[in-house]
Amino acid sequence: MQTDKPMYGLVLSGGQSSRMGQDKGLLRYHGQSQREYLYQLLQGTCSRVFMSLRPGQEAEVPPHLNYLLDSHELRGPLNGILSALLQHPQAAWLVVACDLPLVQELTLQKLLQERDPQKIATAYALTGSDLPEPLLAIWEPAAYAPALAFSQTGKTCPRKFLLQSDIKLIHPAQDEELYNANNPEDFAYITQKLHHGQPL
Ligand SMILES: Nc1nc2c(ncn2[C@@H]2O[C@H](COP(=O)(O)OP(=O)(O)OP(=O)(O)O)[C@@H](O)[C@H]2O)c(=O)[nH]1
Repeated sequence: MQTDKPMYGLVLSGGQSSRMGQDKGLLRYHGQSQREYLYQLLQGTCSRVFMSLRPGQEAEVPPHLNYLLDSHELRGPLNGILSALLQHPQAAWLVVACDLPLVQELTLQKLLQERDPQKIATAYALTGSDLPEPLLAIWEPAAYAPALAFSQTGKTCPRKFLLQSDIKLIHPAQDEELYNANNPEDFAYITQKLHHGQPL
């Protein structure tokens, strides 16, 4: 659905990557760092794209790439999303986490095509599940105030926020695109599948 709001893209890459043991945004699944790969993917559908980083990470970003720094007093991906909504309140945000290595451009386009801008968010969920994936979702400007209020009660889980909100859920062409790579075993598994062209 078309609206007058610009669609910006956000690559969430400000996490600690403690389970992976190295920065998940810098892992290379597709011949370049995953955060740059997703940045380019989002450029196909969004008028502007930003990496979402925690303060201190910006020194490593090539100068031609945009980034936004976390500006709220909380840890976790909701900080990156709130910071984007605050810093560019006129835009809707197509958010993708850097640890989703199998996301395809068609899947991003489906999100845009099936978007309902009257809802707070349009999010993917696994087939047969009503659990939204908040980190592969469009977040509308109207999400900012209730998400901030949610965070001010001490809660940080973006899925819990979406579960209590009026959202639209859609399903990916392949559930595997929601595969979340959090640890070295996940990385090895995905890398092997990608390099051998095997179905997951
Ligand atoms: N901007 C920003 N992004 C974050 C933050 N925390 C997590 N993310 C991103 O959100 C996505 C999901 O992160 P998680 O797996 O929940 O957390 P993580 O800190 O990256 O990893 P662990 O330390 O292993 O839990 C990833 O793309 C992270 O880069 C944060 O505080 N700020």
